[in-house]
Amino acid sequence: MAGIAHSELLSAACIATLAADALRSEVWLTPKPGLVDSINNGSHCDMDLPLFLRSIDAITPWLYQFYALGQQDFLQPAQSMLMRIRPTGIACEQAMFGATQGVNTHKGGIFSLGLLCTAAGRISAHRQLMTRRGICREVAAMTQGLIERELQSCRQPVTAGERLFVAHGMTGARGEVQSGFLTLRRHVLPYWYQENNPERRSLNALLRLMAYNPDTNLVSRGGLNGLHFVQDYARRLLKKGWQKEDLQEMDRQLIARHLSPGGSADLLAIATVLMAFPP
Ligand SMILES: CC(C)(COP(=O)(O)OP(=O)(O)OC[C@H]1O[C@@H](n2cnc3c(N)ncnc32)[C@H](O)[C@@H]1O)[C@@H](O)C(=O)NCCC(=O)NCCS
Ligand SMILES: Nc1ncnc2c1ncn2[C@@H]1O[C@H](COP(=O)(O)OP(=O)(O)OP(=O)(O)O)[C@@H](O)[C@H]1O
Repeated sequence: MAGIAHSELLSAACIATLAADALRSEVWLTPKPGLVDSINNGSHCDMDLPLFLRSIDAITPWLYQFYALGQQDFLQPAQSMLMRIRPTGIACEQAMFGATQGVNTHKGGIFSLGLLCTAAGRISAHRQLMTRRGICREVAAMTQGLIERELQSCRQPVTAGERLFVAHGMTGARGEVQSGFLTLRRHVLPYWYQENNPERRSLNALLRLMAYNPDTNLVSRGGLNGLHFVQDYARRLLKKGWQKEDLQEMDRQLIARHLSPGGSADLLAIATVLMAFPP
């Protein structure tokens, strides 16, 4: 019994630590067009790197909680899990807002990583092998019907995501989790090892996300034109081959337009965690 408890503790530590590390690598990664990085604050006047690090410190204990909830409730139907973990998600958001004096540094990241850690907890409690496919499938199962429940039946849109669903049919972070991270599985994970250098690998993954992810952050700041500007720009760079100077220039262009691909930054952290597991 003690042995089982110890190994469970180890895997809980493993996935939650991977998730926190992925958030740290994401924010340090430089240059990231429009996003907060180690050189500048991108298109954000209320955030900087130290604020992100404080936010990650506040979020980290909750990542263990998500994993533990997944383990504890592993016999419950997958579809009931989001309702079970949401109070923890909201408490985690509050801890983040407390650490940042009300600035939204990681709302999207908490949502996606919270679900990922919960999925991992369930898989480990079922004594199944932890794979990328298995984690994505479990996240999709836990969020089945989410778009219908929270977006299609939304009468009075309040959040940016709800407004953009009504205006453009965009499903944002909810759509990505309900599809089991389809954008990642289709456009990012298969290309991960195209680059040998770990830093270029992450920057290339971010560029691929900016090229293909229907990021509601971009639309909420710059409309559909803003989204298309970033997608076309990223696709051109991927086609011609890119150097860091190209990303620095893209950063200047996005800052000039007040555009920030925050959803793609969140998905980069998810990709980093997923790639730690076998396919
Ligand atoms: C569902 C959430 C994201 C609501 O936000 P909103 O309605 O504004 O949705 P929206 O889709 O626009 O996304 C919010 C954030 O997600 C990220 N995001 C945007 N687009 C995408 C995308 N295509 N893919 C992934 N993430 C995205 C961005 O960081 C954005 O700021 C979430 O904040 C929420 O419900 N929070 C409560 C806490 C909770 O329930 N957590 C669940 C347990 S972890
Ligand atoms: N390095 C990063 N820089 C900026 N945003 C990031 C970064 N990493 C992740 N994000 C994501 O971007 C989101 C913040 O984007 P944004 O500031 O546009 O949202 P907002 O506060 O809802 O809107 P606004 O600032 O336009 O009022 C966070 O929820 C976070 O998950």
